[in-house]
Amino acid sequence: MKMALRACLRTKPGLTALLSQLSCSGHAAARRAPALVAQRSSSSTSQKIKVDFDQSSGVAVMHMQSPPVNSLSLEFLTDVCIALEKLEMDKSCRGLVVTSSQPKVFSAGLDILDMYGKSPEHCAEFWKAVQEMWLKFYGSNMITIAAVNGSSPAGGCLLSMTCDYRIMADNPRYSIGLNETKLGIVAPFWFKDTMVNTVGHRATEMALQLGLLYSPAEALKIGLVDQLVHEDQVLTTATETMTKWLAIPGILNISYTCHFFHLWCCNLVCTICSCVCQVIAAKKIHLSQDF
Ligand SMILES: CCCCCCCCC/C=C/C(=O)SCCNC(=O)CCNC(=O)[C@H](O)C(C)(C)COP(=O)(O)OP(=O)(O)OC[C@H]1O[C@@H](n2cnc3c(N)ncnc32)[C@H](O)[C@@H]1OP(=O)(O)O
Repeated sequence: MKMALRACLRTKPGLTALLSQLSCSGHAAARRAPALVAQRSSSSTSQKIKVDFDQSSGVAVMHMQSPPVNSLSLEFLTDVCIALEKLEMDKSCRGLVVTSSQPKVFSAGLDILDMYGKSPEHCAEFWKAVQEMWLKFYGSNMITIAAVNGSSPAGGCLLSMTCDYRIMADNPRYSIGLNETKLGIVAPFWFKDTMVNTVGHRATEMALQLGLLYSPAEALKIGLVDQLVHEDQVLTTATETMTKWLAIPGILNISYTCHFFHLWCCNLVCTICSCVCQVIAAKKIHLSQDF
């Protein structure tokens, strides 16, 4: 699925336009212009994001450092998008590992304080930034690996699922999943679709209906994460795994892209049909109440 989005963004102008309506690509760039990373090994830091880029391996490590729990606020999301844009523009950067500098938490998901009691304008900008982060990760040309070194509920789980591969710390105190239902929130369809693409329909249905948070062992069992390692080895394993992924010629990625692109299109059409049906059903209910 991620590769399908990559293909759209690379090769299908029509769909790029469609997706750009979901995203706000201008929003991050408007605040700060991206710059190329030029040194052999470099480190760039915003207040909430630190990126170490090793040009010899072509791999960057993005450390999320927004205390206490890397919650995805508008400011944080903007910093993430800017960092991603910079790396994406540097063609020597082929792989990205995302991890957390906070103890025990990968990301607590969307910043609840940034969603509550704010102006409609702020909410719109916030929501666009969430979509932009999703699109940028899912559509990235880089191989992306999530080094999940702590709990990762809701939007944190979404972030990890947009990556090509997930390695989680094998600590039973940590959990991961889309728990929105438990908070009285319906996860948006693209959260759901991302999970379906990761663990399949039935597991997603169970997860979303019950708002399940999984232990690392359970997450591995359903395929929500790909590998468990000791807490101290999450980042080193991610870097080693990246070497394997980068050994595959890029052209094969593009070939798989075509298969997944077809699936993604079918899915999009189904979603549109489903929305139309819901509107018709809602109108029918409304009409029947009038009589
Ligand atoms: C506009 C359009 C709308 C559109 C709305 C549609 C949205 C649909 C999709 C929603 C997606 C989401 O991600 S909704 C977000 C869901 N997130 C969650 O449910 C995570 C809740 N948090 C946790 O479970 C835990 O905090 C966890 C991450 C495991 C860490 O546990 P710890 O014991 O280590 O730490 P805690 O003591 O709990 O938390 C430390 C501090 O961090 C704060 N904190 C924790 N999670 C936070 C969060 N998500 N946002 C802000 N702050 C958070 C706590 O309040 C504490 O603050 P102090 O007391 O001040 O120290």
